[in-house]
Amino acid sequence: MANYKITLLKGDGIGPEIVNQAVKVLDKAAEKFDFTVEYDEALLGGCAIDATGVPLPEETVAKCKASDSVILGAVGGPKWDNQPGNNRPEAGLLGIRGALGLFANLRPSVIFGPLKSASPIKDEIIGDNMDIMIVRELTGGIYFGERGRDDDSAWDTEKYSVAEVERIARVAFDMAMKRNKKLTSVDKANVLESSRLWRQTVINVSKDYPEVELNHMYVDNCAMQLVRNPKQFDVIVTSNIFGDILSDEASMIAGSIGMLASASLSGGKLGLYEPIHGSAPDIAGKGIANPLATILSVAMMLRYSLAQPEAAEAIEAAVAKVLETDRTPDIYEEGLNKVSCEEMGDLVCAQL
Ligand SMILES: NC(=O)C1=CN([C@@H]2O[C@H](COP(=O)(O)OP(=O)(O)OC[C@H]3O[C@@H](n4cnc5c(N)ncnc54)[C@H](O)[C@@H]3O)[C@@H](O)[C@H]2O)C=CC1
Ligand SMILES: CC(C)CC(=O)C(=O)O
Ligand SMILES: [Mg+2]
Repeated sequence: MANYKITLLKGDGIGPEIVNQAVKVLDKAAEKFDFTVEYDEALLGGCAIDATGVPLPEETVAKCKASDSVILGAVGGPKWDNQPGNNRPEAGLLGIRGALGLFANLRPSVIFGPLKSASPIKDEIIGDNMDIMIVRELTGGIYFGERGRDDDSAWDTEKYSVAEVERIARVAFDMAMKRNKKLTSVDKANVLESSRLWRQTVINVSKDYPEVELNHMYVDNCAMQLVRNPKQFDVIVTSNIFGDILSDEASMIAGSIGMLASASLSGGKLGLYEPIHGSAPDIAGKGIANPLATILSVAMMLRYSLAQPEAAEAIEAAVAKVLETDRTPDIYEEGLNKVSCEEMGDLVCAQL
């Protein structure tokens, strides 16, 4: 029987609440699909600063590296907003992504049928099966570039090498080949030199994928097109910062940021799985956070890192079924049952 070692980075704010639900669902899937899971917890973010003085203790990196996969809640919150930039909770998150070489971030924006009416976008614009895969470069660009500050100015640098763009472009083209063979590369090549290198490199890589229809779009237009006509997109490949922003926008088409899962991959088996949202300090501790983005991240982990596709599909099907009747407040609609974070976890387990 397969046994998997999973490191939990619960983090801050709603992180522990949502990860606890995801663990429950993973345990249920293990029972049903005949595998076992061993958990270890490690500190990341504000809770790590409180306990050790730094957002990413070395022990956390070592534990993650020694595991089959990592589940992360979220980090950050007002308590740590006055930390120096390189010691903020978010710096810990960037640090673990860098330390594990997680250069490819997959952020699927999928609408679950019952949620169509929860989306602020009109039904006819969303269509019947909106399914966009955002492939975000995760260990380069402005979040990792040289930064600094002097008396009256501050700077952050957007820098990409050909090799960095090539490897993320290949992930995106491979993904497009498995889907509808359509790839939109999003950049700001009308202004940024780094985007011009990005675009040229994507064009060069496209020669190895003649079956994929490639188009290019400026990021400002893409932000608008996502709302105007999301059906035009299959796979989107873009830089770290643009992917961060566009995926939050895409989440609302799917009904709520509490629904969007992600996989951060390195090319090897080890992956880090987290919701795309943050630590939501405004609702932390109230028991009302939507745990489905984290639960769906577990499904991605089962698919991409643990080779348990049936278990992944079963979790996704269970989520779809529960959404017909039960909703956390962020996706609540009149006439349905309003449930807490914990109840939502229990309902997905029961459905499984
Ligand atoms: N991956 C991570 O750990 C991330 C951490 N952050 C950090 O999180 C903190 C809060 O950042 P915000 O900009 O407020 O973004 P956020 O994503 O935490 O929250 C934005 C809004 O969405 C709501 N929301 C988020 N997740 C939800 C869920 N599961 N269920 C229901 N509602 C949900 C929140 O209540 C809030 O109104 C900051 O410290 C930020 O740096 C932000 C984004 C990603
Ligand atoms: C908090 C940042 C480091 C990242 C972020 O917003 C994200 O990855 O979605
Ligand atoms: Mg973000």
